[in-house]
Amino acid sequence: MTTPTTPPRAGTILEASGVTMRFGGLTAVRGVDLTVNTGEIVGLIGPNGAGKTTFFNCLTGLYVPTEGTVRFNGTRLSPKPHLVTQAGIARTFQNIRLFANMTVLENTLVGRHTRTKEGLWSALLRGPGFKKAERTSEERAMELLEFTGLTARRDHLARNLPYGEQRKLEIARALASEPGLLLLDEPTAGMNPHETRATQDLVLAIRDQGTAVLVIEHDMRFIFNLCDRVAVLVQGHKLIEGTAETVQADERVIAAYLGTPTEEDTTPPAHPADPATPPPPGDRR
Ligand SMILES: Nc1ncnc2c1ncn2[C@@H]1O[C@H](COP(=O)(O)OP(=O)(O)OP(=O)(O)O)[C@@H](O)[C@H]1O
Repeated sequence: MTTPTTPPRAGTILEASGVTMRFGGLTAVRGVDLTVNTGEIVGLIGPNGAGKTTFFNCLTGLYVPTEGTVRFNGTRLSPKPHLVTQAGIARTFQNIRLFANMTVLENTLVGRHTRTKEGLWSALLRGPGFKKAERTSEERAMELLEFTGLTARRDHLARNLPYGEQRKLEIARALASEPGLLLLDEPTAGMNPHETRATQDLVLAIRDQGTAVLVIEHDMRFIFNLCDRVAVLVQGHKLIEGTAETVQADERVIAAYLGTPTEEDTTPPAHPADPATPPPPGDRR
């Protein structure tokens, strides 16, 4: 982490400015600005390949953006995942990444490591400082298992949990680092409607406990029920951002998802043969 250079705007916890990510000739994310405020749940939606996960990876230090900056509480983040977690951003992954052969409790404890100060020697010698830290971590982990409804599973191996509970465990592990902002990448993928509703309630409870949430999801009902604001990415750029009502009513969003041309799209370009003419938002060549 570098020293703060800009005081945070009142209420703004995350501020991404002009984030661009290129992979060779492909621009996956183009100059995206996005803020998340304290106490907010913000949705990030867009068709497959729109750049949503790449944008998350830029926020969490997995990728170093080609251009742009990411600030958290006014501090520019170092693009290193462990420093981003330490700063207060935690995430889950589109493809579940648990330690399959560790128990539910052990997986949750792994998430605590950025919040414990005990070093390697203390852990090896199991001194009084280590034992106290271990007790505190275990108490906090148990609270999180209670919070996510996994208490009865504490000693089960992660790989033996049903899919929906594996997703919950990912959230419990992310919360163990005590984040100010939680990034969820498709938290309801593969869930049945009952599990999806439970996840919706869990995300609201996380927000109510003081952690802001930025969530990528393809389930529109989930997004529009839950989010204070929704941003739409199409072909790497932010098409629109607003309340659920504003976004749902926007013809360009409908076109981007359904591939239906809008009036603007049907107007012939000045130079139809010009390869630089951008394709319509719904075009996923
Ligand atoms: N590491 C990488 N190297 C090269 N191209 C990449 C890389 N990661 C992503 N891409 C490309 O960037 C574009 C955006 O991908 P990304 O996974 O961010 O989209 P997405 O909106 O999350 O899609 P989905 O909803 O399907 O998960 C895609 O064209 C993808 O193939």
